[in-house]
Amino acid sequence: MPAMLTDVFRGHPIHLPHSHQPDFTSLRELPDSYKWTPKDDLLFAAAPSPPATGENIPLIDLDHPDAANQIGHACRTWGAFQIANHGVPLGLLQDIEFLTGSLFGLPVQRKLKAARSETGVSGYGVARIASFFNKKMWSEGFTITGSPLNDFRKLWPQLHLNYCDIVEEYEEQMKKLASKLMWLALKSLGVSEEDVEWASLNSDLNWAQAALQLNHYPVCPEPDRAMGLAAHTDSTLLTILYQNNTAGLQVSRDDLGWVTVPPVPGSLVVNVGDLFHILSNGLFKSVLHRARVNQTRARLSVAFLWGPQSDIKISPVPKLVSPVELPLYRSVTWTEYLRTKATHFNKALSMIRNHREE
Ligand SMILES: C=C1C[C@]23C[C@H]1CC[C@H]2[C@@]12CCC[C@@](C)(C(=O)O1)[C@H]2[C@@H]3C(=O)O
Ligand SMILES: O=C(O)CCC(=O)C(=O)O
Ligand SMILES: [Fe+2]
Repeated sequence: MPAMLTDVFRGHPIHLPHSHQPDFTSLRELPDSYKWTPKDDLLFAAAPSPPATGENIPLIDLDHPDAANQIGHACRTWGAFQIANHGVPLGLLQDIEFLTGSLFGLPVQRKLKAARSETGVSGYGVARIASFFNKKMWSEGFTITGSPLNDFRKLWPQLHLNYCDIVEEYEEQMKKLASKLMWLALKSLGVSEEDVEWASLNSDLNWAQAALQLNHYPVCPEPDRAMGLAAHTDSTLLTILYQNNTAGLQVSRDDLGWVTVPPVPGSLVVNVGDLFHILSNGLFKSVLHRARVNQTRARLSVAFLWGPQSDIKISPVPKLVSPVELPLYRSVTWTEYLRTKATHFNKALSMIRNHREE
């Protein structure tokens, strides 16, 4: 039995004060522990947003004959794009948004019955990366790995089976979409299925696994001083993100700073994660992103964090490595990478980088 996502943090417990989560709705003023300054996050003020140029991540129509090249280009320049005509039924997007809203709308005491344990991955709580910052983030999350049945039973004693069906259907659709997107991107680099055998399209996707992260960013009394989710890259191959009709997601580009990704109803945002950056030998950028909050509308998002089975070694595709140079990265499994990230956060990538001998 390969190690599963559920077990990755067993040796990396974090002590996050879930039970001190405020009842956001009752706060009229932003407590000091939520006031971020550039000292708390070097990236906090890194940018004019929105940028003067109006440039943004592309919206790509998956039915367009040139979609593969457009995706490849977006992965190289931004590490992110939005997609339309993705084939995921609109009703299912509405269902998962409703489920997410209903979960975070439960009384705090009920949500805490499904609190994430210190060594676990699944359950209710603040984002794992919170342990790297002095200030608190203005958000709450719920992570699902494997079956949500046990947690959902505690949250919704009556309706849990319906909600489990929605999650299962959503993950099924996301799995298919994610591998389709990965192959469109790889094919734009001239990489074919023989080059990455473990990810072959015929192998019924059993080589993949995923986590689903539900996020809630409540209305905030002082949004300019608060941070919804601090800047990070995802430790995935790809992340597919659904956001409700409220802006907040920002992606960073070295030359433009923070750019707000506008919600486009019915579309999905795709992020390149660190593992895809490694696989592409650095050609695809894993996008630095964060979530801001606002004073008038609660924001919901659903991230499908997708990667390989835990025992698969990920290394740069040989075809993309110059014959006279080392691959940019050593090989790692997803589990190894998540553990490196749990200890070293944004330095994880540089820790597995091969340095050229000079
Ligand atoms: C499979 C994953 C990917 C995780 C860890 C684990 C389960 C939860 C994911 C997130 C979701 C929220 C942002 C993030 C940065 C976090 O704190 O938890 C993600 C992290 C990562 O991409 O590194
Ligand atoms: O809420 C968002 O838009 C971003 C969420 C995110 O980055 C994550 O869950 O990894
Ligand atoms: Fe993310």
